Amino acid sequence: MTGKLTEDERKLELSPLFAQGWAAVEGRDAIAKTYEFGDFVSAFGFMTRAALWAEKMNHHPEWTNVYKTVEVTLSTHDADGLTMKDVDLARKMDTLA
Ligand SMILES: C[C@H](O)[C@H](O)[C@H]1CNC2=NC(N)=NC(=O)C2=N1
Repeated sequence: MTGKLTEDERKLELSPLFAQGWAAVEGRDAIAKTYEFGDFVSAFGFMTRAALWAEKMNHHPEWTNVYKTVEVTLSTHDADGLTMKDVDLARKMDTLA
């Protein structure tokens, strides 16, 4: 299993994600982003594509959907914090959105 991100990795890997709308979650080693789509079908289409990638990557988001909004939180439960798996999934989700 991949380990938690080091301080160097956090600077290198998380900064670009923070510039893309991801943010650190308060009180927890996790990152979160809110995606807004044009309508429900677009939002759910994104979730469908992301779900198939998540399964392929064996790394799964915590997320909620309300109409055209999708709120995503990423953290590695097995490591109790952020790992490269979260970085990889965040990047992938941004390409799919
Ligand atoms: C058994 C299975 O490989 C693990 O439970 C995987 C599945 N998906 C996962 N997803 C996330 N976000 N964190 C994990 O630790 C995790 N572990």
